[in-house]
Amino acid sequence: MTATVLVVDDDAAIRTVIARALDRAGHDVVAAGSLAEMRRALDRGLPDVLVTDVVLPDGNGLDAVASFVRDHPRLPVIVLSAQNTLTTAVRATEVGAYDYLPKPFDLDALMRAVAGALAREGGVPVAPLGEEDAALPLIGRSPAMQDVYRVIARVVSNDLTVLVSGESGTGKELVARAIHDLGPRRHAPFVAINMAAIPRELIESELFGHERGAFTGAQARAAGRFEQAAGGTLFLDEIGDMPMEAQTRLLRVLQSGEFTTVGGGRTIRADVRIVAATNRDLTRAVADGRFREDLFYRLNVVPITLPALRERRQDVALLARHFLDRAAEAGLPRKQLDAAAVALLEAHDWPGNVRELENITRRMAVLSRDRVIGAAEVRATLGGGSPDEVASADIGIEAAVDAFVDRLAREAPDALTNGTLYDRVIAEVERPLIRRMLARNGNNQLRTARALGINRNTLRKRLDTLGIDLDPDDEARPSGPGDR
Ligand SMILES: Nc1ncnc2c1ncn2[C@@H]1O[C@H](COP(=O)(O)OP(=O)(O)OP(=O)(O)O)[C@@H](O)[C@H]1O
Repeated sequence: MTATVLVVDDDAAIRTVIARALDRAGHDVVAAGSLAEMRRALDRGLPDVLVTDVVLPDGNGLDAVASFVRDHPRLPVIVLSAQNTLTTAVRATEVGAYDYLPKPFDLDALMRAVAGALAREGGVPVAPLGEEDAALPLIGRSPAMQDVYRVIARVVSNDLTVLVSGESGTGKELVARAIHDLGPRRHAPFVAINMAAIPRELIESELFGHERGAFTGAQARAAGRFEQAAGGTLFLDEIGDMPMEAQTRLLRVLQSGEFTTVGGGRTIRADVRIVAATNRDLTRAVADGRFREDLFYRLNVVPITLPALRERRQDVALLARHFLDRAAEAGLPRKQLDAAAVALLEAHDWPGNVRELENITRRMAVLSRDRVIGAAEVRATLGGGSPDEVASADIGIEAAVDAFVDRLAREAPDALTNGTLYDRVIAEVERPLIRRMLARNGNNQLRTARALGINRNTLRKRLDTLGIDLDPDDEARPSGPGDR
């Protein structure tokens, strides 16, 4: 079908490239280089599709799109933008754009978007404009992150259940928070619960709450996370670690939309948006019978897979600078990275992903004596181990434990009185430590145990108790003479 497409971009080369491709596809093209030209073109006649850039010489294309979509809700708009941030993706969706393509864009993708826009039926519902430009929670402009932003933008204004997967430290919780903060539930609580950090026998009462006397030690009724998150978002972290019985119960709640408190029979409507996260391959857990298939499908309505940092090395410099800025805002001396330092950071494999980069950067902000951090400092910090560095790591752990206890006090005040605190804090520290050392030692248990200074059986027991799964393929891999 021949259509008229209005293309708005101040870059003449881009206009020409798009016009040629549209022409080849048999469409008529009207081109405009500014908002004023766009308005004049619209006055002459409405196109079938509008393709527009965001930053134009005489104003913001998105604002123009917002009023255009209000007046012509059935006309599809495709937004192109070089400001490849989550905010732009979300705002493009909010103003009612049919699609959003980050620049540099793939011409085929644009042609597919135009074809899709022409083929669709009915108009796009126009969502209200956000009252303020949200802060940028997620840093990264790589294509892999752009894909993530596009999915986030599509889910912020509805209640679909989202399953975020990705290695530890890739930003799964940050994605969950962004979905909450950018959507209509943002004025209600965001409540997180980490399945791996809670003793198995307490998970159901933590989730659904309990009545007085429901079990030994339950001296008063307590609201569970579902109740605390009412009207808001419930983030179920490390969902793969959820025990089977709790999985069955959660599934029932998701199906019926209500839950019952432990030991009480009080039934409460579950008014929460669920975002779950996992750093394991849940399909494998399903195949192994460790995770309910029906629950998996209930949670995996919208999957978001976060790339490992090593799969988006082009974001490393951006992230490192962001963390240095944050350190400076927190009162540490302002530091910069020289080119060799950036190159080394980009070449590193980042088994701990963005969290590791954040810690390394903060450590360098504290330790480096010069204003400009060079390759030698990066090498020393990545290698780790000098007494200075160990001392600074101690400060980090102290702050982390403080933050963890503060969070518990806010989110699960019971935990400070019900005798579980010691186990929770130790698990919180032990789990990342063991995971980190396993990753460093190629999942070899003997080497990991040696590195940790514990015996192998103790390590096995801890893996079991903490619910840390070893990839069986990795375990089977021979890892050097004398290691096994
Ligand atoms: N894209 C990003 N931009 C800025 N900061 C990020 C990004 N991704 C992660 N971070 C930071 O890295 C740290 C780890 O992120 P987060 O806790 O969300 O990871 P996670 O995937 O949930 O980890 P885990 O699986 O271990 O719980 C946080 O301090 C977070 O702010």
